[in-house]
Amino acid sequence: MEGGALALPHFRSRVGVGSPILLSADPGAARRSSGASGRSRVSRVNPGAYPRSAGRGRTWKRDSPEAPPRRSGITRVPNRSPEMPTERAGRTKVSNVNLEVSHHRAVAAVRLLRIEKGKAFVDLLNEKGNSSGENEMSYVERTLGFSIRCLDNRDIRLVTVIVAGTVRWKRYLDYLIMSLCSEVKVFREMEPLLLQILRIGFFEILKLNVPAYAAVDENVRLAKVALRPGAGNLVNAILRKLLLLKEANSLPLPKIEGDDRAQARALSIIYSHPVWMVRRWIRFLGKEEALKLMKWNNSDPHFSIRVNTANGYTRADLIDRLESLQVHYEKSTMDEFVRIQEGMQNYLSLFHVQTVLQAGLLKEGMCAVQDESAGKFPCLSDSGTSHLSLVVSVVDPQPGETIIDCCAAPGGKTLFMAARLSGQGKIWALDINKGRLRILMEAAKLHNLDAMISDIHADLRLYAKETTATFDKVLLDAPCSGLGVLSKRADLRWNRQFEDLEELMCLQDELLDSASMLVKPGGILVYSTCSIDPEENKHRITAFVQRHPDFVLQSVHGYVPAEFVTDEGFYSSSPTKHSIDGAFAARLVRSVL
Ligand SMILES: C[S@@+](CC[C@H](N)C(=O)[O-])C[C@H]1O[C@@H](n2cnc3c(N)ncnc32)[C@H](O)[C@@H]1O
Repeated sequence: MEGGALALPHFRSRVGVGSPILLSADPGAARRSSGASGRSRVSRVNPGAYPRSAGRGRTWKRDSPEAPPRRSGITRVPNRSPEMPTERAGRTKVSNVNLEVSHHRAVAAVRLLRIEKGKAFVDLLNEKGNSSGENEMSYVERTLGFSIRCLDNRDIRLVTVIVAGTVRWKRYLDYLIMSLCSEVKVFREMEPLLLQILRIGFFEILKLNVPAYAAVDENVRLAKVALRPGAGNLVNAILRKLLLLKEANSLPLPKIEGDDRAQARALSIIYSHPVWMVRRWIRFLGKEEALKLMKWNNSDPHFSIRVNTANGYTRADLIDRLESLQVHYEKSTMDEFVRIQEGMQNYLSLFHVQTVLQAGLLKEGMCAVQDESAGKFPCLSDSGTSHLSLVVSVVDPQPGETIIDCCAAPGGKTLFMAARLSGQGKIWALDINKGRLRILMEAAKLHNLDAMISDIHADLRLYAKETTATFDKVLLDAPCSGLGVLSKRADLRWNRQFEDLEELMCLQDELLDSASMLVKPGGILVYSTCSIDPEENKHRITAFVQRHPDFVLQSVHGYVPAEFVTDEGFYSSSPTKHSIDGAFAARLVRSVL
């Protein structure tokens, strides 16, 4: 439908588009409430009580005559186990302390501890002063038994860089730590907090090239203050061993030899991925591509920012703001996007998308964080037609159309599609997760697109059975393994099990069947994922077309540049080939009969 007036959805039975099937429980609520309750009263740090420079620059041996005097001003809550910081510890009053530890490392160590227990995300502390950040700080203080000064923006970015990198490289770091312990038992029985401190030290030395004295001294000090002097001595001994091995270029790494399984196991350590992923990728992609993919997953992610043209901003406006914030950026080939590389270029220079968040550019509605694989790709085709594009372009929203986004939250694609409608047409954003839908609608308001979007809180499978509505276009951006976005989601590789794939594929089939019921005769169904796994992608479509002979696959040729079109006519972006997130989309047409 090109440029026509708003076409109302066609109704099939009693329940209409605007009638959400309300769910009794918010599926996000349990996870959100699993954080620390933050009830303890934590006193402020007394920054003057111990000079921050004292003892800097070297690590002393216990009882050495040169060692600085023990810091009598440091008060620790006795007998606190870092594993019991919630309810009981929550009521403990933490003493007034003065401390000499590096605050961002202390916070990073506790965040890592929580991530390991499944109670935190890598990027939890994403904005200074927000409530999740405040909860986190009170958790840190209760866990460590001392206060932490308010982290500044740079500290917050350092926490994220250290946490994301340490999580990503966990298997590799643990292999080295274990190899450098006097016995395997020492590693196996290591206290969780001590292990996190060692991981941070190893990551800083091996991957961030933090000066040796800082990495050793600061982590030793943290172990001594947060645990006990003996823990600091162990950290000192192991980190110094590591420095010697690094200098001699003789880190103990496994040899890639033996049968497929043994080789995959060695690669899984060297590239820090689960063995099942390594084996699967070698099978589907071949060894060379699999290695490239793992290197990509371990690299600092690029974040793309899309300027919000619906609010009247141009890319030049966005670039002006980024320059004033001294954020390094790269112009994307897609004219609404700029790219920011996350991470540390060197020890002193941090690039981070959080600078953009903290400056409020998203809140102002100036831009959105969105990967180009989800976006639109304006360039000229051979025939001179403009606007070939990616996932949203596979949908190809046209003014006046009715579109339902079946798994819409948090709304990246919904907003982008709405912006494409030029004020004519309507998008229904459906999702099972109420909290994420709320975020979507807030973003729609911010982007001045709320008049074009209505939300539906429902399980798609129930909604499709009960509604009468059908739409010109139906987008199913299905829940998936996320195997195409591992560089951005540092912890995802460890949270996904092989068995999850089986479960996800069943859900994807069910959701596809439901979404297909919402397509008007002659309408379009687009199925997309941010996975690179063929079983979640083309295999799902092949099975779907067999179950639904009234749907025919239409090539995405003409909607996206040729380099993204597979032989079968699917859209497929690959991190290693195209340097953007891995994503997939198929376009299906429903017959008119
Ligand atoms: C890949 S995310 C969607 C991302 C979104 N399209 C975007 O661009 O921001 C998948 C979404 O599917 C939703 N979901 C999962 N199962 C669902 C179901 N049975 N019905 C509706 N939504 C569901 C999840 O809550 C999640 O928000």
